[in-house]
Amino acid sequence: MTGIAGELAHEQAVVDTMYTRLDTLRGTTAGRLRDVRLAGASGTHQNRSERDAFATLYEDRAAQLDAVEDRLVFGRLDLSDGSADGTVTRYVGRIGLTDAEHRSMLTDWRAPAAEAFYRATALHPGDVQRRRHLVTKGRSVTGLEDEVLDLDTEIDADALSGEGALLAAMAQGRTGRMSDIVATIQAEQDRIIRSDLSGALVVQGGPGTGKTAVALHRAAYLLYAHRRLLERSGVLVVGPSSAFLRYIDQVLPSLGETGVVSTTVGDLIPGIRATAVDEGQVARLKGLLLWRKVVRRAVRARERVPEQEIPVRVDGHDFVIRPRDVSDAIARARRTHKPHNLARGAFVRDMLDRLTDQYRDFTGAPLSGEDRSAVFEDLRSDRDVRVALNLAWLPITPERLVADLYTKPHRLAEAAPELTARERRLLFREKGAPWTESDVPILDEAYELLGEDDSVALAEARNREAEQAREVEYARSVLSSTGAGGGLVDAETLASRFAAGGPSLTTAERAAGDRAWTYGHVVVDEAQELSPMAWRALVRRVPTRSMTIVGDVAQTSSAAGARNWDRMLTPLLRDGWRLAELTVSYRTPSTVADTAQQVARAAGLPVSDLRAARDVEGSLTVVRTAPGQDTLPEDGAVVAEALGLVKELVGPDAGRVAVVAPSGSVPRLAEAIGGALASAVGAEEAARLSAQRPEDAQVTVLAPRQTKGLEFDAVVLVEPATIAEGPGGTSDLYVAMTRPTQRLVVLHTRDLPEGF
Ligand SMILES: Nc1ncnc2c1ncn2[C@@H]1O[C@H](COP(=O)(O)OP(=O)(O)OP(=O)(O)O)[C@@H](O)[C@H]1O
Repeated sequence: MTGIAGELAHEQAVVDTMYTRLDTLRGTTAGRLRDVRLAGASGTHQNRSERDAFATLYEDRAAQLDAVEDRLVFGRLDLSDGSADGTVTRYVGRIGLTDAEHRSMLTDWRAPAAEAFYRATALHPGDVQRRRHLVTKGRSVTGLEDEVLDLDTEIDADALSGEGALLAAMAQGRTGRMSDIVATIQAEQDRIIRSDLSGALVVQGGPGTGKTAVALHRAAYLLYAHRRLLERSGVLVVGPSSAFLRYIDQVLPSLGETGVVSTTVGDLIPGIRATAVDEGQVARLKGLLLWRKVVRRAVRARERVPEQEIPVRVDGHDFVIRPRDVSDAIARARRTHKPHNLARGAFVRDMLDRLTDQYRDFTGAPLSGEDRSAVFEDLRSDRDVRVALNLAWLPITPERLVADLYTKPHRLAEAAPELTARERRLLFREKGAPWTESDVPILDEAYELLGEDDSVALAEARNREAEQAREVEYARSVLSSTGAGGGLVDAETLASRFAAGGPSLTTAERAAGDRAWTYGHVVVDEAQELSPMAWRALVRRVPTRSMTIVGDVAQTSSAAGARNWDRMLTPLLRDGWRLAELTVSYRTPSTVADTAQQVARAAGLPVSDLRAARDVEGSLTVVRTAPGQDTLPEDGAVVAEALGLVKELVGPDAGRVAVVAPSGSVPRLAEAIGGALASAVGAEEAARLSAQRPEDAQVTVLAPRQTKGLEFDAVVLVEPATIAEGPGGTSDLYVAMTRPTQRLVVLHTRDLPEGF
């Protein structure tokens, strides 16, 4: 066999050995897991927790080995090894593999040795003579794409690497789940992915430039490059909605990483569910950093000096709670710098001491230690004393503190004099109203300042710490005696899985359940939407300020969000952040991307430079139709357009079509399309499509805001002028226009916004 067939056969043989090795490793891991499980729940407590820990370890490993099945090997580098004509070959894949003799077979894409696969260019080839992309389907090699880098060829500095593989990836039908881009990462993306762990890295880029993809690959890279550090502290990914988190939730597992916590700002506090949304002014007001002061004042308002003396009678003796004493005791308790609920203990003790002194003064004789304690206890258990001290220093939950600000106008007026009466009225709401996403950072602030008044939990935590120190020692000895670990887990992590009594929780599980957890790295997507208060809540969770922040200030739709990174981040991070930009769109055909940019620029949005990697013939259609309800295009025309695209692009495994319309018309259009589906694609296919979960649906109708971060093969955009007048303005229109990978069909009855 010669030529391409010979090359394919050769690569197939190589790929076969990699899969054989993968299968062997899977078999070994499954065997170990079986053995551990067979050992059962008997034995000493220590035996049981040790088995638990190893079971989790092998489960993680098994999940990792399962996740890398698809496109295990995707690249090959031929490198000059320095000798006269010598070349070494290195294969690049999803994970690193070594053979039974520990010789490297496959290089993990994140290893320094794989960097050249993404970075080498004709201009800067380094040692690379040839870069080869292997196209695989299942376990078969179906194609090869070579780039020869050491020839004196004409150099195009803008060239895309592995263009064929890249274009094929871009042309694929969408499934509703984001896939990884590990085989076709481009040089500008790779530089961001491998950028230093320290400090905050802000990635600004237009729609479709791969910001989300890059942020997730960077998380996987950092977990690989700094495993010891990040495995214990964990990585948090923050996204704009749970639909978005679901859209991206397969990417990290497919890169072999399962232990990352993902959340929205609304879900940051375990136990609090934010089910409502604030719009416009209210969202903007609740996002202001002013709430730092407001919450602090609201807490201070619960530390109150009475205006007059309060007489109390305990056991037949008269005591007086004096304003002077309360004021002194408050000042001393504040000096402990503990949160309000925790400093309360100091306040109460101080006051009870003062009252006990009053008893001593009545009797005119010194008290023995025993007598003093008895009086102290009598005072402590007296109801009137407790009520009086509570009035002076009220223990209060964060939820109650914040709810009082919204439901009791005098509380807000007292805590937020900076707000106008009108602004305060906007914030008013009825008792029992649900929490909104913009309440969560305010609640988080309240949690910080109030603390949790749980002395029992504190004592337990102290015990656990002592126990844990003993277990770390033990885990170290286990690791060295079994040779387990292999970079997957370290002694502290293993020890924490031994945690006495509890189930064997992973770092991610423990972190997700702990409001005060501090992470080693935080990734923030669609970061332009976050308010200053939301930033404050996030920064609190990463004391090292090691963050990856990705977003596009031209796509901001929240009234509390950012139009300028500097203005948003400098107050929080000072000069601890750096900016990187992405400039090539891998989603939207250039005709569509260019039009979207013109529209955004005409409206004065801060649009980044954007060059689309490819164009698609016939990608933009603009049709003026007869007006129907609310001067929007007739429903019938929208349905017909959408169903035409469904027939053409939606298949059993892939292909997605979205109608994006002004929010008021969404339910109506969804019903109309649902009703007409069977006539277009047959009853069986219509039933299959209708049964899909809304987040994954291949045919869907959405308001512009709901499409943020998502993508579809085709989008039918209904009445751009009305969308641009909606709450998110032209930003929402810009987002909606840049969702399709193949086709944008614009239906309108009114004049189009400027720039079309
Ligand atoms: N190097 C690449 N190879 C293949 N596909 C890529 C590459 N980079 C990005 N993509 C694809 O381009 C699409 C857009 O990527 P992504 O969603 O990360 O962009 P984004 O910048 O976050 O967009 P938006 O701002 O609109 O949310 C995705 O389908 C992604 O898989």
